[in-house]
Amino acid sequence: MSAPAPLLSATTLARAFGGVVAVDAVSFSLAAGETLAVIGPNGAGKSTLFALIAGQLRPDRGQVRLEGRDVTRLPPHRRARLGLGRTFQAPRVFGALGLGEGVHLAASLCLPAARARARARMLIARLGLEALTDRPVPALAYGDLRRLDLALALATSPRVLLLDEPVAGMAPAERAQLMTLVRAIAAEENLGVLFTEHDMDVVFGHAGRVLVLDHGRVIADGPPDAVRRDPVVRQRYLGTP
Ligand SMILES: Nc1ncnc2c1ncn2[C@@H]1O[C@H](COP(=O)(O)OP(=O)(O)OP(=O)(O)O)[C@@H](O)[C@H]1O
Repeated sequence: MSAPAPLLSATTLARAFGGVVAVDAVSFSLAAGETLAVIGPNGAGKSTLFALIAGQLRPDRGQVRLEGRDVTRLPPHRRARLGLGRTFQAPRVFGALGLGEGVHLAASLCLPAARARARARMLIARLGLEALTDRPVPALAYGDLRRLDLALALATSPRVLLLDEPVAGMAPAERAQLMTLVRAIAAEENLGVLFTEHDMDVVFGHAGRVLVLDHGRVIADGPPDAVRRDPVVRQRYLGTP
């Protein structure tokens, strides 16, 4: 029997903007239960890679597969239905809606009514947002908005979770707490998690694997300790201590 397809795979993905090659022949795969951080200097291509995977951008070349299925030409909502969860930028999407209604609405996009309600209730409790269920989204404090972002990304019961700087702007203790929760939920639900982050404490403290981009190319992909010691990564990105 052949091995199961990875949850998510990118094969020689490339995308240029005019003369700038933002993502250049990037290949990687993500298995169930893995937490992979994508890091690199400003302009390395992280946001472009995420947009290619989520479907906001089409690649010039290469393929994106979800559980073996080619989704390269599918729009974002079709990828979401096939199991790709991502952050929504909650405040802009939900207007004056209450937090609870927002999570329920997101769950209803992909799940039948009874499951959507149960899923929303479970996530609100799991993320410590119960006291804020009726609070309008624009009235939420920053840290609660980041928790809501995560609840929304998880609402559709995804297989792959795509998190673009999930803890940006939070205090260090809050960052560690939220990332610990992400890992716990991912382990419980056997998800694959792909995240970008500029805070190296978060990256090396919480990723099971780290992929480093530089000028659109993968310069390292491996366990955090090996990546941290990699001389090319040190020279181009992390610097020497
Ligand atoms: N829509 C666009 N039009 C033109 N150039 C773009 C566009 N999006 C990205 N680029 C260019 O592509 C390269 C990669 O940008 P990208 O935003 O993907 O990098 P990044 O690693 O996410 O950077 P940061 O860490 O600063 O967010 C950069 O040179 C950027 O200027």
